[in-house]
Amino acid sequence: MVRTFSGDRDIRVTDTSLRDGSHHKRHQFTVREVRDIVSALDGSGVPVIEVAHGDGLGGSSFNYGFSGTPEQELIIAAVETAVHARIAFLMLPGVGVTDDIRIARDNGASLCRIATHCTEADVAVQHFGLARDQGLETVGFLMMSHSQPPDVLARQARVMVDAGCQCVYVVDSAGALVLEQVSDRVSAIVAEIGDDAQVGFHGHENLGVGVANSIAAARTGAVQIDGSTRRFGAGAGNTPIEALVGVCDKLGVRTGVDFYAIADAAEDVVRPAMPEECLLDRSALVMGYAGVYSSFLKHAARQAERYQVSAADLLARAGQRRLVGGQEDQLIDIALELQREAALA
Ligand SMILES: CC[C@H](O)CC(=O)C(=O)O
Ligand SMILES: [Mn+2]
Repeated sequence: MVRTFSGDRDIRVTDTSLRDGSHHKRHQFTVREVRDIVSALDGSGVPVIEVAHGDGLGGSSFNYGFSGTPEQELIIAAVETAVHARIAFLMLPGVGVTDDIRIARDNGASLCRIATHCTEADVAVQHFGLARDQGLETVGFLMMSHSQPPDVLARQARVMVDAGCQCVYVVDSAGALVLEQVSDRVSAIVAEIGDDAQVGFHGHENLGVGVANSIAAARTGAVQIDGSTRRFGAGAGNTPIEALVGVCDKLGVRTGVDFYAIADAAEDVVRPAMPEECLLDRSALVMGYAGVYSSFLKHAARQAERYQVSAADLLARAGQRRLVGGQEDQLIDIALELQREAALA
């Protein structure tokens, strides 16, 4: 059963190429690229487009990587370009601060997506309140949702909703969830929050099931679904919007996005802005299998090269340590550990 979103759509698709794709592009989007991509997505009927540093507002830093262009300039360009689509931004409390939300709103963004680790929803309470006071629509991201069972996620969802969150997302940051593991989590949250808020799903392609997982989510009540055109996102990338739209068309799930237009946008506009295709290679697979944050991929590749160790081994160990976002520096520790082990072998 698919719950109806509005008159002409069953699900609302959010394209996150210009935010999650920022990880893949090492945060080097230009104003020109943002304008071109927003124009193409908007023209295809994508209703929401997320723009920010990959790690959200305030992410430009030594730890996460400096932005080539300040993200608020990118948000302004996106808002100026979009005719129909609404511009969203992501923020992680502690990486960004409440003033970043106010500035993004003043720059014309209308959707505030606040992300926390999936056991830490309470750190976002003041941010949801502020965003609602500012007239922003709110979304809550429960990141690394594979790491907790459905009942824990449902309780965390309740914390977000009580704080003013209007849609709680199951966020498969590691691309580690498979089919029923998605629907069980979505169902538990739907059961907990009922009509108090919507439920969404954000997938990654590390095990190649982003589209199937998104359909599983929609069938159990998720009405907001994320993806990235051409999979332009962290790790093996996000659920490809163009494929999702094609599959939804065949299933009779209305997205409001034109299949041929988004297929053209993927090939002609988004691909040229990508440094390379997002690959389902060994490192990406290990992230999905071992449950590692997709945004760790580029950091792991850099440390693997620096310390001459295998990126896949490094990521597998990051999974064993159950690292969460913000612990990127521990990849150096693991690389040194692998280097010591190699020297002793
Ligand atoms: C660092 C924020 C992160 O990339 C948010 C996200 O898209 C995810 O957890 O998948
Ligand atoms: Mn993501």
